[in-house]
Amino acid sequence: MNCDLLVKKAYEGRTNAYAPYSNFKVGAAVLTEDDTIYTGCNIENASYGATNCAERTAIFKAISEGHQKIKAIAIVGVENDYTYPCGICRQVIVEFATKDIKIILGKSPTEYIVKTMDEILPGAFTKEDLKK
Ligand SMILES: O=c1ccn([C@H]2C[C@H](O)[C@@H](CO)O2)c(=O)[nH]1
Ligand SMILES: [Zn+2]
Repeated sequence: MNCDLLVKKAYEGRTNAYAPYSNFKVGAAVLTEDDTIYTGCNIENASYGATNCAERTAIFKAISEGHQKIKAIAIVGVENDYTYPCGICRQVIVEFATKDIKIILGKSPTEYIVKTMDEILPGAFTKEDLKK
């Protein structure tokens, strides 16, 4: 898996961020199981609660194009530090994640760290819990 490429794609997504209220621009890129990449950006709204995060924009693009398994997601936000996904996005990521998904947090186009799903959402509630 090419983490560098996915981080670069996340930065590309970030260029389209619509964040006039927070001025906090975020980009994301997901890699589907069949190696297709979808990018996303945050999309804010005058009615603040209608805002969509970059991660969910990218994931929903993948899902709506028929790709339901994601093996990596790169996220880039604030400059020179890591931006972690919010709680809602962590829940959406786990819904469509492969078991060994890589959560890649970039702080520059060449610097990133890689986290596991269990590290960012321990004890996740998933579809398996609904079978109990
Ligand atoms: O991981 C994150 C964190 C925040 N945001 C967006 C939502 C909102 O537009 C702005 C400030 O919270 O950043 C994301 O897109 N992803
Ligand atoms: Zn979010």
